[in-house]
Amino acid sequence: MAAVLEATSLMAQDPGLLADVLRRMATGVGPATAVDQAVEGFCSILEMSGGYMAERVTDLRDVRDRIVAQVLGQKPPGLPQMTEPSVVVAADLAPADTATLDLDHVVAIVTELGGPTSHTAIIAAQLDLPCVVRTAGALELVDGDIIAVDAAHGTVVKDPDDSLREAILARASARAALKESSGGPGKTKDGQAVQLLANIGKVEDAEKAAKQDLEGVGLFRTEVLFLDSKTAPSVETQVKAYTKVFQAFGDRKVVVRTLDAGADKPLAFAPSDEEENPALGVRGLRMDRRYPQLLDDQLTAIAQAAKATGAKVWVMAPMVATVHEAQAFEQRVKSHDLPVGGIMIEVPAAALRAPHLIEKVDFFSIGTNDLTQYAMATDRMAGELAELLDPWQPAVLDLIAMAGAAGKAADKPVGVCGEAARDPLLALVLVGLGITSLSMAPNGVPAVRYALARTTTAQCEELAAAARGAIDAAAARSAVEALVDPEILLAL
Ligand SMILES: C=C(OP(=O)(O)O)C(=O)O
Ligand SMILES: [Mg+2]
Repeated sequence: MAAVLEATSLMAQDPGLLADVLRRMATGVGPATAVDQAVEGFCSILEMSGGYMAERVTDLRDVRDRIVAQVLGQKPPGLPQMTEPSVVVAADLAPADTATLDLDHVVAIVTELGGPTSHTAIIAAQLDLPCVVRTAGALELVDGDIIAVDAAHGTVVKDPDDSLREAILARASARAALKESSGGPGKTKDGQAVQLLANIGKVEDAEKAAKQDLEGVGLFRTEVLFLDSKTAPSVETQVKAYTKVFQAFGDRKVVVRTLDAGADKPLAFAPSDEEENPALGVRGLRMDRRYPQLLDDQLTAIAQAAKATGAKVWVMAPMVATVHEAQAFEQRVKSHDLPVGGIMIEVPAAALRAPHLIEKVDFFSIGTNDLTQYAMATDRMAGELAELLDPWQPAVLDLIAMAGAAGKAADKPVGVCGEAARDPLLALVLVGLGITSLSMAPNGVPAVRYALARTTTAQCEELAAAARGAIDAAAARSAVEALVDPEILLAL
């Protein structure tokens, strides 16, 4: 850590950079703009050099942000030290900031930007931290303000009165009671099994999730382990991390997703070019075109850890769009002696061609976060378009139905591992669309289990038909609310 910070501070003192800034200021450009322009000039040169040099661009931009903050008399970026229970309020948080939060003091997160499927929200759910994104006026809050953060309803209230405080505490204890009242494997009222699984990122998440009443891991986001790594993790480093995760889950299934780098999850060791539309660029499995060694090393490490622990390991690739990609990935998985290979369905093309793709792989796992962003042509970070970026959108449900039907016809499992799985009402719809497992932040499991236990498979199918028959996301949800067992609504 010290070495990284030292290298960063040397960048800030670079004489070439200083000379460039001074030259620009001499032409009348203001100091903050001069720093920004000079740093961007250096970044382009580094990016053209590629490899290690290109990886320094992120650090250099961090230096820029710090200098610009100083010049403008603003607070430097990054999270301040905390000494008492605090709510972190920010414009938005970088994944690395969220992943390194001081959990002894942070009790909730509020951001002005971002969306419900942005990584801030996902990692917060993973850490079991209440999080409300897209809060207008959040940045007007100041240190010392008392706020009530209600993540279930997405509200933030300054100076909550006694009745609101009591209502929040009462709901928290009602949910805790619900948690205690349900347990065991997920199943519908008529006994159809629906596996309830955890989404995990870091080893600590895995160890925490493994202690809970759930059936394994449906999504191990391996890139979260390496968000801070400047260089590609060695096979040895990876084996150590995977071994800990597999050991924690014993004989329960663990679905490992290969690195999903790029777009909203940049990794310094797998840089992409400056792309106009990174979400549509080289990300996920597409990185394999550029850095094939990364996937081979990762599969080697997963196979070694699986062998050492005897764990039930399934492997899947993110961002698959074509039959050819699915087939090539499956062959790579099998060539490493890993017995079960699958793909994520998060690109609409893959859902549309699901019957062809399922022939090549052992299972599907639907990533509703990306599937929604691509189906609705709405950036998952764009909170302003929240009503479009909603997995209840009937168009998204139609795509899920295609993947579910293809799995059913081929008698292969189809899970959902996007945030949609954590919404108890939507979970029922998903089961009605043929989904066989639901993977989510572990704290979501009890409510989903409770909803499933009160609904038959036939009812789930009826709910799915009603949702698909609606004209938009809000109507789909209302249609389901009108049909579902009212007890479920009380527990939400
Ligand atoms: C589960 C998904 O993957 P991620 O959120 O990590 O992109 C998804 O896209 O739904
Ligand atoms: Mg995704």
